[in-house]
Amino acid sequence: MKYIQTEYSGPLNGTVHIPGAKNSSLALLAAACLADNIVTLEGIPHIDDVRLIADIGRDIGLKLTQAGGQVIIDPRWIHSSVIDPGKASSYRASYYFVGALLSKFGRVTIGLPGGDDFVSRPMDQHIKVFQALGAQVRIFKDYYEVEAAELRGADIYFDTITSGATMNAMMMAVLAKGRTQLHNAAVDPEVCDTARFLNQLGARIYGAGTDRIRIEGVPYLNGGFHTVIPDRLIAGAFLMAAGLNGGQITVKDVIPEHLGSCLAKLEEVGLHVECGENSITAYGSGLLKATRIRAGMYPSFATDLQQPMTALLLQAQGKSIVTDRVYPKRFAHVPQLRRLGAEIEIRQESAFIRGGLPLRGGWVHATDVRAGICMLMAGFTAEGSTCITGVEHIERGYEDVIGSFRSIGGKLSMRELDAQEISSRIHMQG
Ligand SMILES: CC(=O)N[C@H]1[C@@H](OP(=O)(O)OP(=O)(O)OC[C@H]2O[C@@H](n3ccc(=O)[nH]c3=O)[C@H](O)[C@@H]2O)O[C@H](CO)[C@@H](O)[C@@H]1O
Ligand SMILES: C=C(OP(=O)(O)O)C(=O)O
Repeated sequence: MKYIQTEYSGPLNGTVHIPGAKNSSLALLAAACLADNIVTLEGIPHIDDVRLIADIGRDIGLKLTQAGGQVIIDPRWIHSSVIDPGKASSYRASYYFVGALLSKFGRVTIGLPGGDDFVSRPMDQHIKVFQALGAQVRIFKDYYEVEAAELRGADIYFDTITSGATMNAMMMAVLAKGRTQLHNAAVDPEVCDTARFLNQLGARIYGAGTDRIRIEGVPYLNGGFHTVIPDRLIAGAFLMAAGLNGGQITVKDVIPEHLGSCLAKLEEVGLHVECGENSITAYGSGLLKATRIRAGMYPSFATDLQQPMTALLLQAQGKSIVTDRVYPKRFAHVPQLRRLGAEIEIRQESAFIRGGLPLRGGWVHATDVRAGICMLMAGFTAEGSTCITGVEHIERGYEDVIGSFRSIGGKLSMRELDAQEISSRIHMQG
């Protein structure tokens, strides 16, 4: 079984090039199925979720080749819209295949979405979209089936702001007959990226980036070329790492505007931040102030950044509070951090962090990609060795976690031991 071992690393310094956004790429790769010709996507990251999509794609006849930094997708040979339930359930964004395949095939059979487990991740708003556009949905034990003889535009009022269902609705509506209007739509950069991509292929989507999106159905989409936006969540975590032990980190190939609320918080806690056109540098002074984080949908502080921020706040003297309004129970990293000596209490859906205490290494388990990054960062500040299991969760979202953190001075390595040996070491730690 693989695990990552980290050591106290002192100030982290250096430059990191940020790959394309996972959360955009997962949508764009599925959306490419809507085209009637070859699509080239630039900047798709080499991560496990993408490998899984490529595998699903190949099962249904999608021809996918990787050449340098580009993925070339030929959707003209898709012959099936029945997706292996096991594969679909191993990541979250498989539901985009429904939006992308239904108009062409009239029926999609697919496993229920998996992905990181934060207690509750409903998909009722996706179902609302499918039904509003004229589809019938049947849910079975481990898969569901969506069927529609014809898709017709509709007005959809989301009950809650969801980036996933907003992107799925855009995909489903581009080839539907007539006009679709999405009200209370998500305004995330990944929503805008997906709309830009589809428009590039000939779709008519207006208003992405506002809470009302209008889609005028078109009969078909062409092929085309698109560069995926940079991963703001990976960039945010690296910038936080600059504050851990008072270092200086530059992230390159980013869109600073996408990180507005994160950068404001970093300045609030005592980092100095400088933005260039496509780069951001964070300078840690070694002195951090406690703060209050309320994670929310874009442009609020991202839920995917509250875990690495927690690692940083453990270094800030005083009491910080983290509340996640998107996933109120997304605190699986907290009991793990306690194993390293952190004092964090969960009360009424908030984490109360007593910062400024020394951490000591130990065995911890990552249950999702961001929790894994949080522990890795905590490991750089802890005395002794920290060993992180659940590496597969980190690899869902990071293409070279060891190399990229090493390049800024992080002391970490990938190791392997048999599962029984690991469990006896964890047991010894208590
Ligand atoms: C693959 C992907 O892009 N994952 C991201 C995406 O997840 P995901 O697409 O699942 O998140 P959404 O933006 O859809 O969810 C936002 C909120 O809406 C709720 N909701 C969502 C769908 C639904 O049908 N019903 C419903 O109630 C969710 O429980 C959550 O409270 O956005 C999350 C919020 O920024 C990020 O943490 C994930 O990294
Ligand atoms: C929660 C995440 O991913 P997913 O939605 O794919 O589980 C994430 O990227 O932090």
